[in-house]
Amino acid sequence: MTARKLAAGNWKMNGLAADLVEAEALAKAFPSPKVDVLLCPPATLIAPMSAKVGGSAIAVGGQNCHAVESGAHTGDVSAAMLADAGASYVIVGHSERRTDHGETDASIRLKTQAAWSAGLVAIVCIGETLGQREDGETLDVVGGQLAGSLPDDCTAANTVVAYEPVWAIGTGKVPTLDQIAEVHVFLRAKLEDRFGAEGAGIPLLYGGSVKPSNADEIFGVSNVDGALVGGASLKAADFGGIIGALERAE
Ligand SMILES: O=C[C@H](O)COP(=O)(O)O
Repeated sequence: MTARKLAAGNWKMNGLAADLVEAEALAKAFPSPKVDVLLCPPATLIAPMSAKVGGSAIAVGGQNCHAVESGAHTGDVSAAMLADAGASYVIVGHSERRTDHGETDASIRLKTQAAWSAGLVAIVCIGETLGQREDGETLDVVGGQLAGSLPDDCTAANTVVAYEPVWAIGTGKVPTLDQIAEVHVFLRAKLEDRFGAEGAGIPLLYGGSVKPSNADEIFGVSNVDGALVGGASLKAADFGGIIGALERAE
């Protein structure tokens, strides 16, 4: 099975209603993209963004969900609520949430299952810190995160894995192509070992300072099936450049 290609934008804690023009512009620029395209705005914009891009090829996703469907969890949002607002994906276990909110592999595994229960595709994030890379622990760290964060029922349809070196996020620093290749080959082998043919089809995204100017070379790396993009997904012109690069890599 070959993994489908996905360009995913994570707006993080950025975006007001006025910024939905960027999503509209993207939908107009890519009426029928050759790859899957996703925008994950803050929770407040999921419903209005879904309304704006409804009927287009742009999917909308959340940036996090709670592990249970409803209840006394003030300030949290469930996967069912995201789906109800128009989301079809949710990012889980982003390093910013692992750091800011103490999320663990175990809690991310539960969130992934919650996402599936609501009919959402889970984008599970993993990645090493700079210290871990410098200590030669990268493969041990991402292998452990992958094993611990993914439930047993992963399929090519319900799961995406995003490799995001923490030190490359928002810094302008990008691993070498060889470093990206080493991790992606390793992750693909782990996915195939555990999930067989389904593991071969789970999209493996790279994330960390992806821009239109470096997207072509990153998408040329074996086993890179797309990108999880932060800053460069906020403007349609920038994200469009990245989508175009992924289309060329098809
Ligand atoms: O979720 C996206 C990543 O954290 C990458 O962010 P960035 O593209 O701003 O480096």
